[in-house]
Amino acid sequence: MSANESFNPGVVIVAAGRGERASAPEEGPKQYRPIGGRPVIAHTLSVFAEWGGATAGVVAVIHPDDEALFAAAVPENAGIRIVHGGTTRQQSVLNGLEALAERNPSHVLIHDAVRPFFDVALLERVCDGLRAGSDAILPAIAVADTLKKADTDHIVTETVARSGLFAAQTPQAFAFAPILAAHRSAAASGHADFTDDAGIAEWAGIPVKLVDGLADNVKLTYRRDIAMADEKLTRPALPDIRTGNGYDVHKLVPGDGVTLCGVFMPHDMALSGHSDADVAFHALTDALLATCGEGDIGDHFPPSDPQWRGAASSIFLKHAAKIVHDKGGVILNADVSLIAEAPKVGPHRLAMRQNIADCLGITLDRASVKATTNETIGFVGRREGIAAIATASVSYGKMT
Ligand SMILES: Nc1ccn([C@@H]2O[C@H](COP(=O)(O)OP(=O)(O)OP(=O)(O)O)[C@@H](O)[C@H]2O)c(=O)n1
Ligand SMILES: C[C@](O)(CO)[C@H](O)COP(=O)(O)O
Repeated sequence: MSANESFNPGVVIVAAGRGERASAPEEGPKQYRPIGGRPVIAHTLSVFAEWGGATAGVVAVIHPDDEALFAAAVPENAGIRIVHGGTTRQQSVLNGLEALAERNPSHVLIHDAVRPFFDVALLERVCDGLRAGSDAILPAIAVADTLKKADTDHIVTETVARSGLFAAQTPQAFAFAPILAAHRSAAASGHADFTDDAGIAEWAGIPVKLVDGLADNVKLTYRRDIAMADEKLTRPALPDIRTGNGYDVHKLVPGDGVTLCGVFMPHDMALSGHSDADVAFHALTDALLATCGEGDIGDHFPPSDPQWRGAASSIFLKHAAKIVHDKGGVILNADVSLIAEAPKVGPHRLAMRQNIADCLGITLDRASVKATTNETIGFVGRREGIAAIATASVSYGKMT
């Protein structure tokens, strides 16, 4: 495409098939069967409507028997041109291209009505390929299964190397004049068995460039595909609630007090280590980071960095909360267990909970602090250190 040529794409949606492989003829052609409460084709057209990039218009190619079905499926028909299809997909596409030609498009996107699970990003991706100068763009997915060839008795004759093999999807996108010419030549020369338009482009010598397809962009071919599509759209989305935990220990050394959950408590010892050595806030920082796979406190605030020496650990906790919020998380609650022989936590517990609530932006009833001794056993019991265990729960909306 030259710099001064304007990009004026049209869309052809082929919907004239009979869906023989989807069986259940009494349920009607698959493109009009409901998934998630709406006909398949209504989903497909709504993605193009959301995109709004078909400046040369949209042509829907339908079967002559389906006019009432189409009108019922797309009652708000926003300027979609309807033409009748042929007995093969190839013929239906050609009919659509001939109809679109009147709108003088620079390019065309050709899409199966029965692929409702694509998105605007895919449409933009194929258009970017056209704008970059390709005359034919094919969205495709690298084949992931091991491929076998078998004879008519279903005896495997060969394992086919899958490297370099891709499954073709739609929308396939083309410079308009070359694909129309290729389609016309294929029809005129009796080549009527192309199953996609990229195949016709290849046959006509037009280089076809691949772009990434979408794993979800499946063609609804069989009855089970339609059932699965319906299930996917109707099942309630699960809430995405995640729990993280954290654990920290710091050593007790001679001193005049310890800071736990941001509260300084006079004591005959002090905690040593990273920052102000507030084990509780360190453990809780790790718990929050764990809910979104963001590593641990040391990844964000390396102990070797001198700027953190003696720093208030509320800095780390607030930073973890910001990471969670930036990722769309809503902190549901935070819970800290302190394991220490002394000092007594009880008198400071409310202030500690309030500090947690303030750092995380949650209400006091969602911030909990508990304490226990270690019954004089182990390193905590020998007053060599203080440990903390923390748990945080965060809602990240709905599972996708
Ligand atoms: N004569 C045809 C055949 C197919 N298509 C359209 O091409 C797309 C992909 O085809 P396919 O899944 O094969 O649909 P059907 O031909 O309807 O299915 P089957 O082959 O099982 O009969 C569908 O949106 C279908 O409606 C078309 O417009 N005209
Ligand atoms: C165009 C297509 O959807 C690309 O995968 C496919 O080739 C249509 O083939 P069908 O078997 O005729 O449905």
